[in-house]
Amino acid sequence: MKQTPTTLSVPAPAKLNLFLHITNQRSDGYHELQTIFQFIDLSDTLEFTLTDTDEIRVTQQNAHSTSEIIEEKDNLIYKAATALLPYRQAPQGIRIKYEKRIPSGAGLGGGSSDAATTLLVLNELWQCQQSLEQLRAIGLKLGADVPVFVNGTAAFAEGVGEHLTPVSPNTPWYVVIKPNAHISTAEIFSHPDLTRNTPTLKISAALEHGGHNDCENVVRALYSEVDQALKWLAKFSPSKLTGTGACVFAEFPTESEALAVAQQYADSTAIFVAKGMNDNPAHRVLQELTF
Ligand SMILES: C[C@](O)(CO)[C@H](O)COP(=O)(O)OP(=O)(O)OC[C@H]1O[C@@H](n2ccc(N)nc2=O)[C@H](O)[C@@H]1O
Ligand SMILES: Nc1ncnc2c1ncn2[C@@H]1O[C@H](COP(=O)(O)OP(=O)(O)OP(=O)(O)O)[C@@H](O)[C@H]1O
Repeated sequence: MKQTPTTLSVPAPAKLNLFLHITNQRSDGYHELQTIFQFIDLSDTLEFTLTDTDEIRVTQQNAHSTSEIIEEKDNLIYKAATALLPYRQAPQGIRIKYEKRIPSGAGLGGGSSDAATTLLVLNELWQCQQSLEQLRAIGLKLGADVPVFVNGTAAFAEGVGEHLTPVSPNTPWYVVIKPNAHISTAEIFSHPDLTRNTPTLKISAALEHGGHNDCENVVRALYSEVDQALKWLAKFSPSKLTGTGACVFAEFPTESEALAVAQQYADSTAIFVAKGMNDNPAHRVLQELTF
């Protein structure tokens, strides 16, 4: 059995929405969805160190490499740590250094995954003794995509993303393009032209036939970069939007086929290849440790 090291380094993977249907708009304005979430092996890394002060400190290690600087108190990592304070049994503070690789505003759920990893790790380090169900509920208040990362398995999701049924879709290789656009989820969900009443699918039909992304028409019309990326990728394999964009993706059976396509894209910094995963690797890292 391994001992818990003083500093713990834990991944926070990105997700794709393999399809996304909007089935209803609730009276509070939020949209009810059906989607399949799958993780991919593009991850941020969060490094946790317990401290003798009472503070929560969050700093980015590679601030130079991302365009967006997030204020410490606006960071979902900080918000997740703060949300666990009422349950903390250990009299220690925490320093969290994070390295971002997942682009923001991209539909890849990077902020949500960072928040989920923070909840999972601090639940152990601070001996909060919250069940996965309690952590999912705490996470949902931080963002609709947090519960699936907390749960840790690919899932068919309903509601605003909180009703989760674990599924095991194929795990192909994906080519993912990040068009030069930063898309706000609120902007897309408030658009008058958004499709809001797609009939609900049964889970078996969702797994067998998948579906499309109901945000795609609006995003394509607003962002020509996304439209162009979808068209380029569709020359090789059916292309889709993830979340509310901006990223688009297509699947390939092998890594070499995916890499061969990615190499043909004019901007090598805006395209990457990633493997689909049905388990959140943060859980695996935590299971290997003794607390
Ligand atoms: C599109 C998805 O990425 C699918 O996985 C998520 O549903 C988005 O969830 P999220 O990033 O956590 O979204 P938030 O940042 O909480 O929402 C931003 C805004 O989008 C709108 N919103 C969001 C999610 C949802 N199911 N219906 C909505 O109408 C709300 O106005 C909300 O204030
Ligand atoms: N740790 C974080 N990482 C990324 N973004 C964060 C973080 N903390 C706060 N944010 C804020 O959240 C916003 C959305 O980030 P995120 O990466 O989750 O969006 P997204 O990729 O569009 O995900 P989604 O699919 O959930 O909409 C960012 O623009 C940023 O201002």
